[in-house]
Amino acid sequence: MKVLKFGGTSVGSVSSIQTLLEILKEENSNESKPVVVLSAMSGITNLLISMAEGAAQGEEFTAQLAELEKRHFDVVKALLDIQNQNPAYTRLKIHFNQLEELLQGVLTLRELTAKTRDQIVSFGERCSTLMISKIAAQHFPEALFVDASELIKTDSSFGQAKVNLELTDLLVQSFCSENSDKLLFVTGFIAGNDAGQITTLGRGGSDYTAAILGSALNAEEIQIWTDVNGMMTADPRMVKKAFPLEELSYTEAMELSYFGAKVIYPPTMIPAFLKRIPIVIKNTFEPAFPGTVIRHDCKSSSLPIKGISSINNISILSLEGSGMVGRSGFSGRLFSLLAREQINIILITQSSSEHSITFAVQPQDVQKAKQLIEAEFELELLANKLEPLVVEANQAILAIVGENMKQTPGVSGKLFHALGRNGINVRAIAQGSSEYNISVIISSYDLAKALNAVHDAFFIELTKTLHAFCLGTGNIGKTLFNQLNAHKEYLEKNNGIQVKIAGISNTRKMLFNSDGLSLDSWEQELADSMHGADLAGFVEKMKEMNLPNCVFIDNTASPKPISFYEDVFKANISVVTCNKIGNSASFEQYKTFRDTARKHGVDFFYETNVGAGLPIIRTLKDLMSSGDRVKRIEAILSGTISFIFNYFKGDANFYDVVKEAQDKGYTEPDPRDDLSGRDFMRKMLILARDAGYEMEEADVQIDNILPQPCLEAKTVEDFYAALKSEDAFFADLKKQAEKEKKVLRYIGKLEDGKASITLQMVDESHPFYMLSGSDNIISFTTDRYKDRPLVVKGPGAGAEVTAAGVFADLINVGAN
Ligand SMILES: NC(=O)c1ccc[n+]([C@@H]2O[C@H](COP(=O)([O-])OP(=O)(O)OC[C@H]3O[C@@H](n4cnc5c(N)ncnc54)[C@H](O)[C@@H]3O)[C@@H](O)[C@H]2O)c1
Ligand SMILES: N[C@@H](CCO)C(=O)O
Ligand code: NA
Repeated sequence: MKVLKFGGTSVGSVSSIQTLLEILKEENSNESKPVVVLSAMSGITNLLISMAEGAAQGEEFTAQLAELEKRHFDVVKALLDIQNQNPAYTRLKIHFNQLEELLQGVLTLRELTAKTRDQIVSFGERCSTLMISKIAAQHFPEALFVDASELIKTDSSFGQAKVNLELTDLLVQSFCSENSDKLLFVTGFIAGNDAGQITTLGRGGSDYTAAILGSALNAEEIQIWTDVNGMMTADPRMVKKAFPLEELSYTEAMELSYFGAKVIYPPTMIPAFLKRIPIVIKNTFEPAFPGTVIRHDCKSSSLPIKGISSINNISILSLEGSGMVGRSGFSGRLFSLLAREQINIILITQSSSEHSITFAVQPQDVQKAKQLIEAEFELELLANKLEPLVVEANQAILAIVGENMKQTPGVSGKLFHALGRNGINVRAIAQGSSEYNISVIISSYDLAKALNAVHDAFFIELTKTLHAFCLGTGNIGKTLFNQLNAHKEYLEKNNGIQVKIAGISNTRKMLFNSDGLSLDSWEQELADSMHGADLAGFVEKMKEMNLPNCVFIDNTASPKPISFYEDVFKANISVVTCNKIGNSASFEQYKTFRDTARKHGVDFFYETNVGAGLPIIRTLKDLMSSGDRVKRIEAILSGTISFIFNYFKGDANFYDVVKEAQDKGYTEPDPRDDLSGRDFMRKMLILARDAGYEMEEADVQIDNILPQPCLEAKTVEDFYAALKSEDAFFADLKKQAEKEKKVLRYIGKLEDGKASITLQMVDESHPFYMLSGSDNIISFTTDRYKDRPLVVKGPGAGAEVTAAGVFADLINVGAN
């Protein structure tokens, strides 16, 4: 047989009671009759307590009592046939009258004893169970109402009575065998002492009733019907991706419930655990969902953890000093002192030097604990053998739970990597020696971020979420959003990565959304945003949002964001950028970026700084980190100038070709940056630095390809005008090259720590002769690639290839 327990929400409304009846139709048969345990209707227990406590303060309770009556009578009216209604009203009314008398007594005496309180709250279960047994009798004539105070016997600790299990087992067994043909509806939560007075079972009471009955009757299963789909992998209010677990061992269920996951109160599991009776958690509001089974023999699972539990807002107390070193009995004194005063210790850690003990308690216990400790250890404190007690509020515990971690190395590594990478400081650590759980204490402020980061790290079959904050919505920024939009399904399916754009800014507006901005309508939403652009405010808000797996993307051509990079790294946020200004400013800054990123365990990716999406930075990094040495680099790295020389042929005039390069999106926002050689210089400088040379801008020798008036132009407009009027200059260059059957090439070179960019005319024997479009080419001659260089070639400018490079960098951040 089975025990079916229905919680408050499952008996709380007409429709949930109808579902309950449907469930019973499935479970009830002549061969096997379940025992049904019921809670009070949702909200009724609290209402009873508030009436009782109010009455003790002299407050009237008539209105609340009327509300309580109405909740029950409404159900009777809706679910009982008309001829059965009156007898039910009468039986319920008798209860309400008794309740009123009791409350009246409390009001008169202005006194609420624990005994009276238990009696008052018992009306919740007694009324709901009586009412539902009457409703059920219309479908199951063998339905019988059972008052558990006759069967479950306890001592007289009202409010939290201790069950006499031997006697209870006997009473339950004999009652049930006498009534084996009946469908029993038993009041949850309540019990009775030997004087026949009502007691209650404390927290999680109705679950406990179900476990006691299940154990006494050797039930094949205990079903707990509630309003969620089972035990979840994490608190779903904080982790949107949390999902219900199929199966758990008792130990795992207890560990998970200990900190949070309040689906079931752990001690209620003990009777079921001792008899190895499976507990199934089911959802009354989705009865077809399989729910969670808690059982002895779980199927083997490949997951190292089952879930993450957490408890927010606790305080930690630390005691430190030489007074406790090697002193047996010190912690005994400390903890028995706290236990005597009923202060619950949530977690304890002790340093191996025995120099300090840290433990966690509920905030309401802090003052009392502090006073007790200061009194108990007064002498040690006076003698400076103990430092004054340190109290830290606003802390949280996060614990990963699972029996598999016992056999799996790397579980704690994964936990701490996820926390560390997200900049979450771990204040203290505890691992049960059973290896079923690893608990960490962190700041409450970081709890949601930590839960999500750790959930992403362990449940890898789900997608990992990256939160991107993007500066710049121009050529590259816009193209990146289009690519992300077009590719999002593939990315989730094949890379397990979901990118949420949590913030966008251009020079006019900014916009934020921790759930991710729409990639279809971001442009309109940004234009409509109330927030004017403010770079410092953008970075501040990004930090404040404190989201896990965060990436800052700089798709501007502005020097302004650069000054924030260091700050961003310090907030444990990775940076991806196509903006070259940061890496090509002072060497000191170049170095600071790398040191800071490394120190904070985050990434700094800038593949598109050189050759757009072509794998140049990555290739150089691989060469360097595998111990190769760069002897020489020769390269064409201006996509714009490459395009110009590839099309500046025959009748073409220079001005038109430059305009076309700009129209095609190859140039910098200001094309003078390309034509002046400045953009190329930046790339050479970045390459030289990545190749290990401590170089500054002035160390790169540049051949100027522009005549003086073009260089002096004050605006882009003037610049184009100057290009037009200098047409003869460029036509001459072209003519000369064509006469010699050569092509113009703007070539960068790094050799022996010297960097230069020169304008050359090369013939067809030169490896850089054959290029087209915006092609870049780079050849690395190294210790290992010395006879023939390593060459990378392809389109080196343009929005699509650049955005694709930024995209790839972003995904690489996600992969770490
Ligand atoms: N075009 C290419 O082929 C290519 C290749 C590699 C790298 N890049 C780099 O890409 C970057 C962007 O180029 P683009 O063509 O998209 O430029 P763009 O002018 O089209 O867009 C720049 C964007 O940055 C925004 N912006 C500028 N300053 C800002 C600030 N302080 N705060 C917030 N937003 C700001 C602007 O509002 C604009 O939305 C440049 O650094 C460029 O060097 C371009
Ligand atoms: N303006 C740049 C874009 C690529 O960095 C170029 O022409 O090469
Ligand atoms: Na590149």
